[in-house]
Amino acid sequence: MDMKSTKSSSILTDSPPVNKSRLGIHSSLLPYSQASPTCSNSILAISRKKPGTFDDAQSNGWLEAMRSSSPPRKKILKDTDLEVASDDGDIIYLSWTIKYPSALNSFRQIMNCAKNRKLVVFLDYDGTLSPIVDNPDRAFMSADMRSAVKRVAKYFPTAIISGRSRDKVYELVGLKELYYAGSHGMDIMFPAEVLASGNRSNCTKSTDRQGKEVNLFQPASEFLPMINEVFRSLVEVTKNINGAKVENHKFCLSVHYRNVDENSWPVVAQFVYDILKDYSRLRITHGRKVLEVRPVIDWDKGKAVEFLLESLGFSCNQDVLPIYIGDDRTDEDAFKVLQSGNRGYGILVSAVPKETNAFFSLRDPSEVKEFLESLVSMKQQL
Ligand SMILES: O=P(O)(O)OC[C@H]1O[C@H](O[C@H]2O[C@H](CO)[C@@H](O)[C@H](O)[C@H]2O)[C@H](O)[C@@H](O)[C@@H]1O
Repeated sequence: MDMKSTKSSSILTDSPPVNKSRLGIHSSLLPYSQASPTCSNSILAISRKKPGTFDDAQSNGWLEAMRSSSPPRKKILKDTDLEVASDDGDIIYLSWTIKYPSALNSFRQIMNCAKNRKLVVFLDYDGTLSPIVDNPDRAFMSADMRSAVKRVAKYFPTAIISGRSRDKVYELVGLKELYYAGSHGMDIMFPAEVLASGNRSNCTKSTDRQGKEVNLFQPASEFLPMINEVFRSLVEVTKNINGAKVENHKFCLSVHYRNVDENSWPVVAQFVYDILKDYSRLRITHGRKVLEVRPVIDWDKGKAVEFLLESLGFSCNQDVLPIYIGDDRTDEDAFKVLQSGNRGYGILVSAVPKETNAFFSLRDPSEVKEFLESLVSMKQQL
């Protein structure tokens, strides 16, 4: 595989923002309001017309996206141009929940919709099961959260879909009763016996840590050498930037700038830009104070949700209610899948108002835990 390409490439983006009316959704799935959210799935254009100059990263909107990622409590709201102080922020948050009601307050409604349907639960990891912390290696979930997830998995098929490598997220979650998809869904493992559709010729057989036979779906495996090469380059160029950290998540990479002085963010952006301009088959997406380097393939967390539903035998819309809980821009792909097929509920975890394709909201991981516990209690009462 030709790892580098200096050919002028078209602009590389994720799927375009959507402006999809909620009115098309089956009424049984609608929350109280029927607003029309737009998706701010952020996407970076990677131009390669000229060698890197300091302006490249800036002109492609990287810096703006970096500054707006994971906003602090006090923030400028784009739509209103208002600076929001804490109290005002609470009011604005509450009005936002009219459009995206709390999944806790809407629990009964969700359960009504779940009647006679098989609930399938999808969970993101960082910011959803674990709080966001400065050091990605210390993003642990609480023992209570682990036990809530374990109990959920006892009653409902449950999968974790993370931007981290599958091994890393498994280590952090540590529950063998779940299905795991790492690298933003580009690395899916599930037991051999549950391959329902029988048409997954693109899966390979492997064994898990317990020695059980499993299926592996890794649609970006040809990118491994390229990802490793770029990882080494990124580690090298960022080594003198205080606070910068590069993670190798097997089929994707993360360049963290949370702990980098904001004045040096342009430097981080430019270094990443300069390396990536030689790799037309890689693209950048924005996470929470992180630049994510990913292969240009038609695969994301939304596709991973569809893949798992089908592979586990749950693709029949009427009988199944998938719920996806996530906090990040990459989770929007999963929300879109559930929204566009009238299939289920996306729940955005956010303490600040955001544009989203989710139906419901939860404020933070502690509310996620409460929601998961409610699912279990509801099941136990049946
Ligand atoms: O899909 P996810 O499971 O949500 O993974 C997305 C990224 O999560 C991690 O970074 C984020 O959480 C860190 C720990 O709280 C935080 O320090 C960082 O700023 C966040 O971006 C992970 O380290 C990344 O590799 C994932 O891409």
